[in-house]
Amino acid sequence: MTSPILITGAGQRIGLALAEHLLATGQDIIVTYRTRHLSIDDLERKGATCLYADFSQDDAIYSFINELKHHTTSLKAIIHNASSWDCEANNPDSAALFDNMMRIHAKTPYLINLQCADLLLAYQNKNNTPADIIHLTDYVVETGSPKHLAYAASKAALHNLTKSFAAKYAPHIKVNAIAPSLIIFNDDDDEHYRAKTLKKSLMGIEPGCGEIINSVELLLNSHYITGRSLPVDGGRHLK
Ligand SMILES: NC(=O)C1=CN([C@@H]2O[C@H](COP(=O)(O)OP(=O)(O)OC[C@H]3O[C@@H](n4cnc5c(N)ncnc54)[C@H](OP(=O)(O)O)[C@@H]3O)[C@@H](O)[C@H]2O)C=CC1
Ligand SMILES: Nc1nc2c(c(=O)[nH]1)N=C([C@H](O)[C@@H](O)CO)CN2
Repeated sequence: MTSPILITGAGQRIGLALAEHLLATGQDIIVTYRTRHLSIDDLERKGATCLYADFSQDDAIYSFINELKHHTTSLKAIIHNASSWDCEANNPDSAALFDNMMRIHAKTPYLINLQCADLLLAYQNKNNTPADIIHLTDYVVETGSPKHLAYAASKAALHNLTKSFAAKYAPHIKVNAIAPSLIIFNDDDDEHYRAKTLKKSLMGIEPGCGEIINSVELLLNSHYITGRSLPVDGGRHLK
């Protein structure tokens, strides 16, 4: 196996699209899943290494890291995609929501980046080219969100970690973020919400996962971009 790319939360939607794209290019991948969607069986058939990981407890994060190191001695890249778009309206226990948002969006990438730097450096040393860390953040890092306060704050923490890890790991590892606005709706998004959301950007479309795939490829193919956040938001900042 050449040095794989790790994608967290790849059982569905953007993470799954990234996994399928990278496999199709011949890239070895390791993915994490929490729910065993049928997609995981398909990824395994296509040669992916699929590891169960529920990052809702600190111990589980460390257990995953330990399990990962039994499967590879190097990593070309880590893509932190796993995420929970949870909100205050659905969580009367605000303290638990805040902790959960911070754990999945900031603590999990923080611990994996610290504990797996050796795997990324092994790739760089073997190939004489920098490895990559890519954080999936969110447009709301810049604006906040009155309906997803803890979610937005945790993504802002991940945005800040992008800059810290870029400075800590250069020049052997590049660290960047992708900050999307609407990429794909959820199945339970109603017509009113969809129409309202489409109006929030200049482009006014649901672009689909290909926009994130293109952004990941741009960052993986760069030897110079680091410590930056790639906005993928249809011009929402100008509405
Ligand atoms: N979709 C969009 O339009 C936008 C997406 N983004 C960001 O892009 C990334 C991908 O988005 P999207 O594909 O919609 O993400 P999803 O909401 O589909 O979540 C991705 C995966 O994260 C997993 N996950 C959630 N909580 C945990 C946990 N505690 N431990 C382990 N895995 C967990 C889920 O597992 P399970 O399958 O078990 O639920 C899911 O498969 C995310 O970081 C998101 O915040 C940002 C802006 C817009
Ligand atoms: N983990 C997730 N994060 C986000 C999602 C999602 O489905 N899962 N969706 C959004 C919205 O598309 C938002 O960008 C536009 O309303 C944000 N984050």
